[in-house]
Amino acid sequence: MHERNAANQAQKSFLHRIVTGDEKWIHYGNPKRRKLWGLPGHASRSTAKPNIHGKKLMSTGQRIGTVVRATGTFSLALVLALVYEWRVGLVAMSFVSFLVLIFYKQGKMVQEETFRTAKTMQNSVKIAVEAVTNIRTVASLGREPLFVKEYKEQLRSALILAKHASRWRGIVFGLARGFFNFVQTGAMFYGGHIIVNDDVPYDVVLKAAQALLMGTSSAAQAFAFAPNFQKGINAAGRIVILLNRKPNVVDPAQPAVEEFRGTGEANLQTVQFSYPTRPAVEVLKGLDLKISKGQTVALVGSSGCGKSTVIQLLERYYDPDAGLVTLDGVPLPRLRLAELRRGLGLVQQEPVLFDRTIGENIAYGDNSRTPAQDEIIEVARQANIHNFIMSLPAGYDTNIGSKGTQLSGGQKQRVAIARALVRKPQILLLDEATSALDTESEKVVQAALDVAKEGRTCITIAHRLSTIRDADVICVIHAGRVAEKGTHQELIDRKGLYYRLYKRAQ
Ligand SMILES: Nc1ncnc2c1ncn2[C@@H]1O[C@H](COP(=O)(O)OP(=O)(O)OP(=O)(O)O)[C@@H](O)[C@H]1O
Repeated sequence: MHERNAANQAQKSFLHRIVTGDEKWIHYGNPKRRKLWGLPGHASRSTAKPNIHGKKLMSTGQRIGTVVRATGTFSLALVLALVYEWRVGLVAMSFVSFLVLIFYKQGKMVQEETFRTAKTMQNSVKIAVEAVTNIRTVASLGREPLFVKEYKEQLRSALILAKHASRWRGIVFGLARGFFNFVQTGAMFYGGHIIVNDDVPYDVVLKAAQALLMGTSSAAQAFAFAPNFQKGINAAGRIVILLNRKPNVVDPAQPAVEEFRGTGEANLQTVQFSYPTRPAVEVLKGLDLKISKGQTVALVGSSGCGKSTVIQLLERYYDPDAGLVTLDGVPLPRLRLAELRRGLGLVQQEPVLFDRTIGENIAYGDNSRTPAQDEIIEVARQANIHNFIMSLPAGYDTNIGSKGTQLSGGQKQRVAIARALVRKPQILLLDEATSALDTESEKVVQAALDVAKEGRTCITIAHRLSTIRDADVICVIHAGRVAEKGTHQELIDRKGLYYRLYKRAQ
């Protein structure tokens, strides 16, 4: 029971650590990047197998008990043997250091084997996860055989490793178990010798030998668990490392504002930033961007210039290396994370919806309260999706399937817009919200966005420049800075970077 509780607790803490505040997980969870592939060693293994770790913890708990009991029995047997006939006891004891050595070697072997096998298994898990999560793309490209082939190759190397390791484990394990018999044979042999030569009563030697017999057989049985015990320790070690990680992005000890409610004003001042996973590449090199309340600001620039990075800094997924990001003049690290993010409504290129009803998906937008049904309907109207929802037999109670597979791209996007609106955000962040849509859906979604933008600040990123023509300010990001800024007409007249981007898109 205690083990079950401990395992349960470990699993909860594990998931908690992953989903809260650590920018590394945020990075890999970025649907735009789809970098599940790139998860570092422990990450995908850990996310894929928290349950296994839990089981290992549980079984480790049971095995610790067995191993402790066996060690106790063996020590007691040694003490009894020493008491009955100290020389017989000493002979048995002389083997103990070998025994320890064998178990140490065995432990190390299991550790290395676990690490190597896990690494290989992790590669195969990565392939499977990528194939399954992107199954539509995989199928449309006809790449199924390639994934199956790669998966098989990874599994084959795992199998070879496992075969090799189990051969060695068998040898060491056999030796370890046989060793208890050597101990006993040695003790009996020497016992016979002292009965004959030193006139030691045979019953004394027999008692000492009997004590050893009982002790060693119980220990031999218990140490059959040793490999699993070692694996359990390794698994627990990895969990402890993860749980002990200190996220960089955390709530301030003393927030500058209690109950922060922004007005929609944001500012990035001489922001320099490199992603922690790529510290050598400076994405923003002193970027200045002032966004006033109610303004629609468009960020444009060539692919990879850092547009989405600006949004990620505003959400405080990361902290800049230098410079300041503020909301209403307050630096983000001085605000509670939940409060600063509550004022931001993010709509991304590929909305992530949950396997719930449409109503629940919209209500998910605000976790600080339970939005009333009227309000859900109201934001669905604004997002131009109400009529569609009402045309479904179960209306707002329709389950949209895993990741919203039962909706078209445009419908999903409009549900995501409704979800963003239910937060009543002061700032709407649109990260290529219409880029993945066909022209027809784009129009409908764009209309929904135009309504959503009313009365609030909006920061929008778009590849299709036609969608941001009407922005109050267009900022061209180039070489890590805002290189040009102005209205569409001003920038066209300037005949600079924007002009060239615009012409290229024509
Ligand atoms: N999590 C990350 N770790 C490391 N590098 C990253 C990460 N996210 C983005 N980058 C890199 O930072 C740079 C800026 O990326 P960003 O996504 O901000 O560009 P973008 O202008 O939005 O690009 P696009 O228009 O193609 O979406 C790129 O070179 C990108 O490869």
